[in-house]
Amino acid sequence: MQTPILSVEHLSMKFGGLVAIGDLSFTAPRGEITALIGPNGAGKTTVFNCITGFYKPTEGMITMTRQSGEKFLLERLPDFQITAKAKVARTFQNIRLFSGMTVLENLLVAQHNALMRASGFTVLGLLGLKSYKDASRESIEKAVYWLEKANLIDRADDPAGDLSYGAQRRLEIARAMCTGPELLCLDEPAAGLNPKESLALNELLLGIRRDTGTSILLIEHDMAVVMEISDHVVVLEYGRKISDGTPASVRSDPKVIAAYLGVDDEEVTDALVEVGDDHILEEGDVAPPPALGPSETSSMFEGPIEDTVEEAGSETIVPASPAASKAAQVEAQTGATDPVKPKGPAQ
Ligand SMILES: Nc1ncnc2c1ncn2[C@@H]1O[C@H](COP(=O)(O)OP(=O)(O)OP(=O)(O)O)[C@@H](O)[C@H]1O
Repeated sequence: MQTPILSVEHLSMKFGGLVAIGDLSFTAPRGEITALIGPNGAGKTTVFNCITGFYKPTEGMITMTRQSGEKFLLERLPDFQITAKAKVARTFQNIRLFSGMTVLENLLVAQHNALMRASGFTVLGLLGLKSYKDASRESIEKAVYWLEKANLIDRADDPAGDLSYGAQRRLEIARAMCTGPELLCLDEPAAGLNPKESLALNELLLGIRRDTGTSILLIEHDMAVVMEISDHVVVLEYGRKISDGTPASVRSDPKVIAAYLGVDDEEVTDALVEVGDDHILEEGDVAPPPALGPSETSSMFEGPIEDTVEEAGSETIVPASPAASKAAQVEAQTGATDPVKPKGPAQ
């Protein structure tokens, strides 16, 4: 079996007394698309920030194993080396393009480091070195390749800020790909996209996996995207893993459904649609599954709201959200002993 490209072990991240991530372990298989999902505030972006060096985790180990076999402990690397050496690239929840530059220029800027290396970091190198001229030609070829893949070649000379939202998302991904990553981390790439743009995004991501073998780690709320393109899904709730497996196994996991239903009554329909199981609504209206409800009047959609304040040593841990863990409630009701036992990634 291949070594996973990314291995997160016992990761914890505290902000003062708030535990954003608590003892989280999961792996991202090489060459696959892994989705990290969970309700708002579950800690997904914090995990990304730990992987990409924006935060130094309080505890834990994040190992990136490159195709060559070289290993990098990401929590120990300065963030610029995470891209340059460990070959991890990321996009952000909010689009961060150079909106006044053209679409092509955005892709060339991403390759600035390689170009400067080829110039020997000298003006003479910029003007005369063959290595610079070769690198310059290659960077343009690479940019054109990714513009075609992202279906943006016709817009190459337009300012990036003039593109539609969906096209800007694809440009961000193309820009990240120009850095030659082995692991591409995407923070909510489908946010704000219309169905047509979502489809174009899916095609781009599936094409990246198929044509380059790049592994993708994806935070996404759009379950249509997650279910369509992911090979493996990891579900977080309050900074802890509650499910881990294939899209199909995660989608039918009662703990996941319960976690997504930790919302106000009027949002239940949206949550069910989001988790991709709107037919559960009808089942829930009729009767709760016997295994999940201690009595006929109980429902997995209801239950006492418990506090999530715990004591860790002398520190008071404050809740990340006022609601109790719905997954924990289901666990208690079903008598499960290990709510986070991985079911194993898709083969
Ligand atoms: N820099 C920070 N300082 C303090 N608290 C933080 C910081 N970053 C995140 N948090 C808290 O950590 C928890 C997890 O936040 P995070 O943004 O990782 O969740 P998320 O799952 O990505 O949410 P969303 O889906 O809404 O983007 C939240 O309670 C958040 O307020």
